[in-house]
Amino acid sequence: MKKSSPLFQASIVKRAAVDALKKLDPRSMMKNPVMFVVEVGSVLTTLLLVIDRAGHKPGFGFNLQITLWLWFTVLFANFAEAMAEGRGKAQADTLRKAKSETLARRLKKDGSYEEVASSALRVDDVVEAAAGQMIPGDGEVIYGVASVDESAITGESAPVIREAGGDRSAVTGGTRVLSDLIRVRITSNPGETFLDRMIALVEGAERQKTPNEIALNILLAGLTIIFLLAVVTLQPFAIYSGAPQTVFVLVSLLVCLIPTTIGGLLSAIGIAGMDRLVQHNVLAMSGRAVEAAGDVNTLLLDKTGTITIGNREATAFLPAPGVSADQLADAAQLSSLPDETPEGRSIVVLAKEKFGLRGRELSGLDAEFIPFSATTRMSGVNLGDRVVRKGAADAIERYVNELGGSMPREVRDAVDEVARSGGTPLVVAEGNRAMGVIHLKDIVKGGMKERFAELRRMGIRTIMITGDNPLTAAAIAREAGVDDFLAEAKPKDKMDLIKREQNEGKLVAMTGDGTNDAPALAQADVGVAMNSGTQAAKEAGNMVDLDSNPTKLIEIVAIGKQLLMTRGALTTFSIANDVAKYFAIIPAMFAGVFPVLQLLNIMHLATPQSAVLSAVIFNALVIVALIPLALRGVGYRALSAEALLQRNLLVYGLGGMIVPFIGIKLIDMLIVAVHLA
Ligand SMILES: Nc1ncnc2c1ncn2[C@@H]1O[C@H](COP(=O)(O)OP(=O)(O)OP(=O)(O)O)[C@@H](O)[C@H]1O
Ligand SMILES: [K+]
Ligand SMILES: [Mg+2]
Repeated sequence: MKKSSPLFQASIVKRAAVDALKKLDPRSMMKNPVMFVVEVGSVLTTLLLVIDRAGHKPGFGFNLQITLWLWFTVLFANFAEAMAEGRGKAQADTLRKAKSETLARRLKKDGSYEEVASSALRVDDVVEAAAGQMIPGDGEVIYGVASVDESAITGESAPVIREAGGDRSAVTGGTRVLSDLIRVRITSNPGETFLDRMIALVEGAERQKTPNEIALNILLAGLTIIFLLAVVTLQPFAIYSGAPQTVFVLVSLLVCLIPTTIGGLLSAIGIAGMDRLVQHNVLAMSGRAVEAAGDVNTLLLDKTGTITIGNREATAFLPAPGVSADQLADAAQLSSLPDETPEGRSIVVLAKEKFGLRGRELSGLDAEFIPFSATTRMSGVNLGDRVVRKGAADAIERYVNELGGSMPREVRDAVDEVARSGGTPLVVAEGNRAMGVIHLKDIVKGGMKERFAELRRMGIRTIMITGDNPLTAAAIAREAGVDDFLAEAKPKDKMDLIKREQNEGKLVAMTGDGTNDAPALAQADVGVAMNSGTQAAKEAGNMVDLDSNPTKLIEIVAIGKQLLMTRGALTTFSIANDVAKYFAIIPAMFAGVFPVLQLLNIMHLATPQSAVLSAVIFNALVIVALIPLALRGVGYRALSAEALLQRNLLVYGLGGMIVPFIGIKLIDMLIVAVHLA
């Protein structure tokens, strides 16, 4: 996806202009009550114009101009929405190209492979993809490691690693294997793939109004009804006072008073917010999530892979008293042979490099593999009379105790030493005997401290949650600069923490990639799954980060805040700038009969007609003038919500009052200069 492109690209503008006309269809206009009223007004004045023309009534020139500008008002609003949609449509076109049909090598029951079309693949099929080949569908790597080019989806040309077993197992159809060979279990049927969903999302086909938008729409519709009643009841009064008004003037007054500025831009603001996320390679499944991001109080992050690089590698074996380094390495390696996690593989590698232990083939033997789970926090094998486990220190200690053994003090000391250095200690046990400790080393990613400081300035508290022990957690938390941490957390603990925060009325965001993160991602108000993560995580969250960058949440929060601020600012501006139009139109309507109203005519507009026309023109042009602001969003700074609100009220409230006086006066002068009215 392109990172940034000019706001008004010629091709997008052209398409938007056509779409603006298509959107005149009353069925689609009806979704926007304010602009629908303007359209009805335009139709009404158009009909009257035709009738008046036939009857050779006077004032045709003025009425024609009013009618045209009313139509422009509707078209400008439609254009704003179409512009906001335009970028997404262009992106959808690009994505469709990545969706081309490819051949897949599908595993048959007898263990051989057959070539089938990618569209024939179904959930749970297993396919093989080698270097140079396209991955034919979405899935999870079940065997192998490969570097993959995902640029078709992310626009990022740097290859990424996808591997079986760990939290980087998800692959997307339409991306290309660059090296090695992987086997992939397909996880989505044709038509329901990530690419399909992404196309629907960027096109806006799935966009639904958020509860906030619906509430604002109701408010705007309410205001519209009030002004409609006010204008309708004005006429009897006007007739009574001897100054009956034409329908053209009455419709002009109505359109100027109802909140057309925000009514015309509201939907564009929402779409543009989603689009800004896409520009940052984040797909939001709902607009509601984007809004929630703007108000987040608490951010939960996973330690491994999120705050740290996540490539935990075994760097040392620390044997228990009476155990030789060789014996420990042998047990550690045996327990890790079938363990496809990065941790497991690195243990096998270390045993081989340091102790020359060659990997043994377990497949022919009667070996039972106990895979790692985030709940047990251990893994291992049962091979004949050898029962080997490795895992988190507290988990192994409990396990050994249950079998009647105990954890030597020296092993506990080694665990603490590894943990205090920020490493992850894994304890190895054979039978009920603790054999020693494996030191897994992980590195805190660069720039983390600064990112967390920025979140703090935004008023967001960061909490690191990890399955690791408290000492490791504390060391990493200190190094990374998070506000708080929760250690030895099982998947349910993550979810409980989120619920606790939510019960205090806080909005919680969480980023994660593992299957063990899925429940918490689903519970969070904003759940950002890493694209590289497991399928379960991606389905549970309400956003996916294509770059798999956990600190992306800073941008997501900024975009959410910007969306809320833009909507608030333009609503304020819209209502404030309608006020000024009273001062243009009311004196123009009644100054003849109530000279005292001349006092209101502080703009000294040339004639009653030019006053009405200037107000209508200004009302239409202000929509166009604000399209860039609606699409780009108001300037964002990491300030507290209160400071931002005050600043916005001042700028957009006061600005909204003053700008129309100047604008209408200028238009009036121009109209007089070119003798339009
Ligand atoms: N392959 C493995 N075999 C045995 N034990 C493991 C394995 N991988 C991790 N562990 C142990 O289980 C603990 C919990 O792992 P889990 O993946 O739940 O959390 P984590 O990766 O440490 O932290 P985070 O939640 O931040 O990713 C780890 O800290 C480690 O002690
Ligand atoms: K208006
Ligand atoms: Mg993990």
